[in-house]
Amino acid sequence: MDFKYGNPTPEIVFDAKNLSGKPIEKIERKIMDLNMIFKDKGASETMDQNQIVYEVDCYFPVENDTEGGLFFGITRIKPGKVGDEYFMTKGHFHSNRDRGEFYWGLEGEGQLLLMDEKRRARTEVIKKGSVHYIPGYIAHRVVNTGDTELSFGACWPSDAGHDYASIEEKGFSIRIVQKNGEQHIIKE
Ligand SMILES: O=P(O)(O)OC[C@H]1O[C@](O)(CO)[C@@H](O)[C@@H]1O
Ligand SMILES: [Fe+2]
Repeated sequence: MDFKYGNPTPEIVFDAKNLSGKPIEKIERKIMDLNMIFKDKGASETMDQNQIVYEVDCYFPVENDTEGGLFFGITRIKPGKVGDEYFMTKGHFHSNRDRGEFYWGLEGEGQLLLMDEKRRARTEVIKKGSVHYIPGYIAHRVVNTGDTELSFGACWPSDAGHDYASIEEKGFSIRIVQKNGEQHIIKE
């Protein structure tokens, strides 16, 4: 297997929030990129479209789609809401459906939403020290239910791919909203 950044592994370090080092790629997701995922479209359209909802620091040591390789990332979701719905990641199935993934909580608190292809869903609390195995065939999304930044690590196969389209079309079957200051799970 070709190692994109040569040998030995370049120096990469992570802390509770960041992944740093020369080969790290940074992704930003703003309100304008996420309008389709929130329930209250009217609320998201009136917000600052340049507001950052979450950022991902990624380490891709091999080319995308490499069989047997792994990718590594740290995601930081800002605290905030669109209407009464908490800020969250886009969420996706893997394009290669049988590929799994690990997430682990680093800072802050939220919910990991997991949904199978029959739209059966459940949640796991994600917080500092939590470890989450996401099996293949399971869509995954993280919701920041706290009032501080939520950060989590991820490790996934380099040939997993992201199927965002299925989620953009049909969404998850559950959403996490705030009602009277408390988090509630609502069914679609
Ligand atoms: O890809 P999404 O749904 O925007 O969520 C971000 C997180 O998921 C990943 O895509 C990994 O599956 C990472 O980029 C990051 O950990
Ligand atoms: Fe994933």
